[in-house]
Amino acid sequence: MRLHRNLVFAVIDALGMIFNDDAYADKVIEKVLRYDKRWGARDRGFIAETTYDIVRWKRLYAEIAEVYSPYSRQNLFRLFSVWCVLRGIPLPDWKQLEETPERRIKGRFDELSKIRKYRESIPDWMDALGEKALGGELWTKEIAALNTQANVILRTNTLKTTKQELQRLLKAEDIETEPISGAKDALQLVVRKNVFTTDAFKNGLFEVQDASSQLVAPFLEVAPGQRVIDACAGAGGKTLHLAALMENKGQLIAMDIYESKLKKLKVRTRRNGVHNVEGRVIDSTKVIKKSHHSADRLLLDAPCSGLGVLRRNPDSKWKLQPEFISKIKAVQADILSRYSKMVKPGGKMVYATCSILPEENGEQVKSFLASEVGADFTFEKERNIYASKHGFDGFYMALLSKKK
Ligand SMILES: C[S@@+](CC[C@H](N)C(=O)[O-])C[C@H]1O[C@@H](n2cnc3c(N)ncnc32)[C@H](O)[C@@H]1O
Repeated sequence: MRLHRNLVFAVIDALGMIFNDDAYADKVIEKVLRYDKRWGARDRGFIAETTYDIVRWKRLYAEIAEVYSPYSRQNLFRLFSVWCVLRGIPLPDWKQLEETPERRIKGRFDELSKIRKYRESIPDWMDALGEKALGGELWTKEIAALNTQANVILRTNTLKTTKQELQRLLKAEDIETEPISGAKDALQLVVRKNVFTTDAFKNGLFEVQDASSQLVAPFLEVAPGQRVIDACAGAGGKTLHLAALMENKGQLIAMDIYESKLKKLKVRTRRNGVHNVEGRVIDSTKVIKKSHHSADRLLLDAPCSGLGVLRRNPDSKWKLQPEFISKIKAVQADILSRYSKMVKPGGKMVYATCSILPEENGEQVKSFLASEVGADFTFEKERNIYASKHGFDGFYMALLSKKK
């Protein structure tokens, strides 16, 4: 691989913003990719993937290079040179990369790789929490799996096409895909590519959605004609899936505390040919109270630590704080207790997170069932999905039914 100066400089700029200014990696990458209109798909891919890679391995690389936050531009180049050496990429003779101690880098890597928190490049607190929550054996496998690059997975929009037809159309646009066992409507890209520029995407034939996330909507057992509430809908990844399973029939109410997210959902419903979604901003407790005992089905895709999706958001290893987990657990308990009242007798609800921590998952459901409101519900089933076992994002989902 030959390194191009302007692309590497863009990576260094991006790392500075992410590490020193606490900016979000996806937003920063979007910004630096606008630097030069002439960059092609490979150039853009290099910038995005190299930046994400160095973000993912920040702690390990910083320990190897012995550089610490806040990072000077020279030290960001040192992190970059560690990335090159460990990947066997020949170093160009630029002054920023002069005197890179290649043998020392390899030696430090071997030494630090013996210790999990360095090898997996995670903060001390996260390593201790993961081990306590999952036990050493599972945590060791799980954090290794969460450090791999996620595949690009699509969900066929069955309102507009079939999986086979989508596969054929994508092939005609030079995108090879393959089915995934266990996720009915999913297709996985054989080679990573930007799918958002395809006609198939613009025509609403698919959404990008991880295979684990695609298991949540079917878990709710929805049917056409029902009244379904998706109470933490966000930009609606699962709302769109629910609409497809409902065949566009019945009523689907998408709620969130952020209007901006529901606006994004509106754009997506149009592209997907979804007609049965109504957005409602939760701007007071009245919004929930008005819908008490009204829903055949309720999805609580709760806000969480996101520890199951570190592959997609490696910078949350550095942005997430233990205090946030305590706070979000209180929000999850509140959502379960207040929002569950929207389910009608005989109706069902799914509580889901993209976390792998039992305290956000099964333990939340257990304490809800032991509460006064939870006494109206019966536990039906749950799934704990681990990246190390299933190969996709870490997820949790539980199905509860309300007594008649
Ligand atoms: C895991 S995300 C949802 C992802 C979304 N369901 C999807 O499939 O794309 C959780 C969502 O809950 C929202 N949220 C946070 N606190 C909330 C609350 N108290 N009530 C309702 N929604 C909340 C967040 O804004 C966020 O969009």
